[in-house]
Amino acid sequence: MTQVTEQAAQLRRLLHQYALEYYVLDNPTVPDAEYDRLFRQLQALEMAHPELVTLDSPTQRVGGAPLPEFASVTHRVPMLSLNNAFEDDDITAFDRRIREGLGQDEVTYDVGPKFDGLAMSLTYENGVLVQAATRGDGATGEDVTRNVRTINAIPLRLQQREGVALPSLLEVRGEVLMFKKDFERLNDDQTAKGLKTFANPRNAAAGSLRQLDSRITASRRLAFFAYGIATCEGVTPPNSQSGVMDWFGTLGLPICKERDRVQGAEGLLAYYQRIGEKRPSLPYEIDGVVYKVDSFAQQEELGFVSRAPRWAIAHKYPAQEALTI
Ligand SMILES: Cc1ccc(Cn2cc(C(N)=O)ccc2=O)c(C)c1
Repeated sequence: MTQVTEQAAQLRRLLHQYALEYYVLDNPTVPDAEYDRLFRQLQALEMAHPELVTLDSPTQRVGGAPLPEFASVTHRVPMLSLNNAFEDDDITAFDRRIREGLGQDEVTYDVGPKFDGLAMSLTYENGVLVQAATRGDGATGEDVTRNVRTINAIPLRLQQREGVALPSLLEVRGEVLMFKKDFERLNDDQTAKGLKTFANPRNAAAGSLRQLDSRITASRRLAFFAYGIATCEGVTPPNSQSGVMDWFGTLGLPICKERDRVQGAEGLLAYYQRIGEKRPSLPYEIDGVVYKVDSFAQQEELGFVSRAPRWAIAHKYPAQEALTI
C-alpha cells in the first residue's frame, strides 16, 4: 500500500463512520464542518490520484451522466407480495392457521410498521453496494443503482467489525421512503418553482427514484429501512427474522426502531393498537403493520400460497383522513 492509498483508505473509513452516525444512528460525534473538511481532503486526494477512487468512496454518491433508460434486473429470489388483513378476526384466524400448521400452541412473531414507500432490493458483494433494483412484477425489476447510491441512509459499504467476516454476497430487502417533513419541504420547493407537487410521500419517493438523472434524485431527501434478507453467501445468517434485523443493525443498515417481537394473536393485536396510536406522530407515513413468523425454520415449514407467504400478513389501518394543509 502506498502512503496516499493508505491515507485515502483511512479517510474513507472515517467518513463512512461519521455518515453512519449522522444518517443512520442520528447521533453525530463530530461537527458537520469536520466531516466536510475530511470529505474535501479525500476529494483532493482522488483528484490528484484518480486511481484511488473506489466504488464505495463517499465522493461517488452522486455521479455519472443521466442514463438513457433503466436496465432490467431479474431477482435471485422473487420479491414477495403480502396478503392484507383489515379486521382483528382476520388476525386471530391468521395466528390460528399458523399454530395448527406448526402444531404449536404459541408462536413468536417479528413485527414492524408497513412503510408507505417503495420496495427495494440491495446487493452487497464483500460488503460493497453493487446493485439496487425495484420490485417490478416481483420477478424482474429496474436497476436504479445510480439513484439509490445518492440515499445517504444506505451505506455504500457495510460496517465491518474486528475479526467478523462479511458475507461474500448479501441481498437486503427494504423500503425506500420519504419522511413527512421532507415531503412537505419538497412540495413547497416545487410550488416555488412552478412545478407540479406530489400527492403523497410515496409518489414523491417513486418519482425521485424514477429519475434518469441521479443529480435530481440526490436533491430529494429519501430514506431507507431494511426489513428482510433474500440471499446470503459466505457466512451463516441468523436463523430468525428478528436475529437478521439485529445483525443488519451491526452492519450499519438502517433498522426502524418501532419494530418488535411479540407472542401470539394478543401480542399482534396489542402491537397494532400501539402503533395505531403513534401513527400520526411518526416521522414517516405507514399504511399498516407487518407480522412475520420469527423462526425461518417455521417459515419454511409453512411455505407459500401462490406468491404470498402463509407465514406473514399485513394488517392495514383505515385510510388516513386527508392531510389537513
Ligand atoms: C458542510 C456539511 C457537511 C456535512 C453535513 C452533514 N453530515 C454531517 C456528518 C457528521 N457531522 O458526522 C456526517 C455526514 C454528513 O453528511 C452538512 C449538513 C454540512
